[in-house]
Amino acid sequence: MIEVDKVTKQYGRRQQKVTAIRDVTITIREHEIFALIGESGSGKSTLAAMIAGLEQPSKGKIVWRNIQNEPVKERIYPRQRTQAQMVFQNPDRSLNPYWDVKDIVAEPLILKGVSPTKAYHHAAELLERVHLPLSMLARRPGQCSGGQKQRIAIARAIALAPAVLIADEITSALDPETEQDILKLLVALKREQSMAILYITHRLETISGFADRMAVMKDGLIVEEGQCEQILQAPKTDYTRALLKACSFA
Ligand SMILES: Nc1ncnc2c1ncn2[C@@H]1O[C@H](COP(=O)(O)OP(=O)(O)OP(=O)(O)O)[C@@H](O)[C@H]1O
Repeated sequence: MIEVDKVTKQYGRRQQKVTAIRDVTITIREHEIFALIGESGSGKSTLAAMIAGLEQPSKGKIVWRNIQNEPVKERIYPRQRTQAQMVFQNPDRSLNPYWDVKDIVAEPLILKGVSPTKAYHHAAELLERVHLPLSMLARRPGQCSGGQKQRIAIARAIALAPAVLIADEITSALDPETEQDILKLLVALKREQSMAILYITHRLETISGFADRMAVMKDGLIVEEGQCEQILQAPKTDYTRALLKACSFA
């Protein structure tokens, strides 16, 4: 569905040039959970931003269902901005603290031209889909727990039925039990919404039994890619072995 083809991303100019992604080629298939693993600074978020159309590759291309990634500036609603939705580690930075949950979840629908009545009705359905009580619609983010805020961010992200949900370290700040609940929710949503999920994490222990396929990144390069369980059981590179060794389950 999404083909990242020999993509390089550089930031800055001349002496200050940083190469965040080097010649990366991966494919994300329809309806799969694809985990992107790697330590801090390995380039995971940069790759995600390019897939979402928020950044453009310096070299190479990203092809969406055979349609090439278009520069964001050229359209008000570029294809990737609705087909790919992102959820980040810190929901406090993406949820407006002065808005009720119903306005937060309904906003993408209203911006797309859905009438407020229909949008609020759909917001209630979305809240049910992420297993939150309807009483939460009238709350503000500050009155919700960290796990509830991530569910609200997920509800808003799936409002426009994206083809891919990009989850960037979304469980890193949660306790292990809440983290497991969110992972179960993502598996259910993948099925119900027929969408792919790009799940970014530096914590390998979260992906066993959850992700279908995975890629391991180091210094902007993909060092290993394949079926998740296969890599976890028989990693081919020293780097992946070291990541596994550092995990609690290894
Ligand atoms: N806007 C930017 N300008 C300059 N350099 C950047 C920019 N964004 C990222 N980088 C650099 O690109 C490299 C990859 O960063 P990126 O955020 O993609 O890594 P990451 O694997 O997502 O890390 P983390 O897990 O800490 O978020 C890093 O060296 C980072 O400093």
